[in-house]
Amino acid sequence: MYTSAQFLPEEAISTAEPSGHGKVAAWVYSEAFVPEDEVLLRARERASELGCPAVLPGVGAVLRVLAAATNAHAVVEVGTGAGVAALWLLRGMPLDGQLTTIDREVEHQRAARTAFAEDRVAPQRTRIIPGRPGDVLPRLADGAYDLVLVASDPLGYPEYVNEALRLLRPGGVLAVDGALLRDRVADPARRDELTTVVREVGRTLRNDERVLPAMLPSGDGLLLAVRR
Ligand SMILES: C[S@@+](CC[C@H](N)C(=O)[O-])C[C@H]1O[C@@H](n2cnc3c(N)ncnc32)[C@H](O)[C@@H]1O
Repeated sequence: MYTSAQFLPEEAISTAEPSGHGKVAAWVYSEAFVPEDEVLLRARERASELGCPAVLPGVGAVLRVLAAATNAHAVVEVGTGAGVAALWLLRGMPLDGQLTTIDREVEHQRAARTAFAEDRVAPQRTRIIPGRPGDVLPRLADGAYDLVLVASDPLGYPEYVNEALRLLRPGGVLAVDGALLRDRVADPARRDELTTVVREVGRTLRNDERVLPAMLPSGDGLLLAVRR
């Protein structure tokens, strides 16, 4: 029997013990607020075996809310991984919606297919595209998508976010996972390339008049932006 808490970062859980900081305890509580079922937990375990980090449960729950709130019939995910985020998205999407998910690792996508089969996801609800997002995204249609999740290699985020803004319909939502990069983005002393690139993505979206942005502290940071 697994629990979501097993997959939360150990340092967060240890500092959240009764005498720990309230904010950390509240974060851990939030992550476990919507528990994951056995299908999600098995997908998460496969992700862990493949060394491919999945969105944390709090982010998964937000993604499901966003998919349902936007009545998302057409969703793009950059970074399939083992299918954890995809399962959350699919559970919020209408049954006649389709998730297009892109990853260069065929082995990860095989694990995602296993997860989708375990969750009895009809084959037509997913379009699983192997390849580099930089090659695949330009082939997708302008303004045709309700929701885009970016959860892949952070150095590619500027390019993927740029493409996502082209793909989204007005009112569509962009979600960028890992936007706080294990707290590095919030630390002005961190100026390494990876941190700078991810911090810059947030700054760019904050200053982009085409979107309304928000940063959620869920998981490793979930940057949201609604396309005007
Ligand atoms: C964080 S995992 C995705 C997790 C998934 N969204 C989830 O939450 O279940 C990142 C994925 O991006 C893929 N990836 C990393 N670099 C990539 C690249 N340059 N092009 C395409 N995919 C890449 C990896 O293969 C991995 O499966």
